[in-house]
Amino acid sequence: MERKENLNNFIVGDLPTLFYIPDFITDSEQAQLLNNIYQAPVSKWKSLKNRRLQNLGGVVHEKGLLTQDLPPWLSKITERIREESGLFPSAINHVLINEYLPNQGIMPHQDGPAYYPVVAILSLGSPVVMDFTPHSRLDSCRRTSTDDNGAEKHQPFSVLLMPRSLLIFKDDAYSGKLNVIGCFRLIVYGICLFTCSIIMTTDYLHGIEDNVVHQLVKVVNENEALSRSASRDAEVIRSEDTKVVNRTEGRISLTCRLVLKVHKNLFRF
Ligand SMILES: O=C(O)CCC(=O)C(=O)O
Ligand SMILES: [Fe+2]
Repeated sequence: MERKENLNNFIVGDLPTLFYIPDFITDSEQAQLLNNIYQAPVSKWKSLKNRRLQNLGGVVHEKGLLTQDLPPWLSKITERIREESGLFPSAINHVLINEYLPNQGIMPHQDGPAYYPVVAILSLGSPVVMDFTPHSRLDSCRRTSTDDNGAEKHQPFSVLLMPRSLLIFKDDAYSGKLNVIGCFRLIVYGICLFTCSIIMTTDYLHGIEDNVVHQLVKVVNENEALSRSASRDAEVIRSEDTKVVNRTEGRISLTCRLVLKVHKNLFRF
């Protein structure tokens, strides 16, 4: 991708705030990143019940980020994401590196309010399907709302995340600081939600099933994901009416975000 104006070419599905960029990095860039990630001592990994993670850029605190510089091998890629997406108002300063074994995933969730409302997820290793499910506050909407063709809106959908791809989702409705424009956008957003006519990505929870086999039934970017060179990396099994992807190895994801409130040292909190 060359410039941010092109970002709209990468919209997948029905939401105008969800972008999937195949082949964002090359095979050798992927290998270098994996090399750097696995050079970290075991103590850098934090083990959770269903995955392990490294936290880079500092500690996200309720009052902001107690910042620590990203290592140069990582800021090289985050600067590129910022430059090419044009969606971050300042440098990305926080990266979560998640490692999933083939049977591991992440519960449906929404990212916390500490972050600027744009997230870029770089995928390495095994392909996975990320599921987006409407937040429960949209349920009443979902039952009643139909688009012009009579089809139901606000349905769950999924995105196939191939290795070396970049997924970006953002929410236009909130701004980091609640200035006049921010307030105006919030009011408009409230009205829109009320009428159920505009739905943003943040009205959805995102998650990854903890299964070795992922169904492609609800995937909105099958062509974009599988027509590229990355498709050689996916073991896609087609039976009569279902398609699945087999997670044959581990997956690493880099969740790149910006925390606007930054503290250089603990005593200034
Ligand atoms: O691993 C992923 O692709 C998603 C990670 C995620 O949603 C998060 O770190 O908040
Ligand atoms: Fe998340």
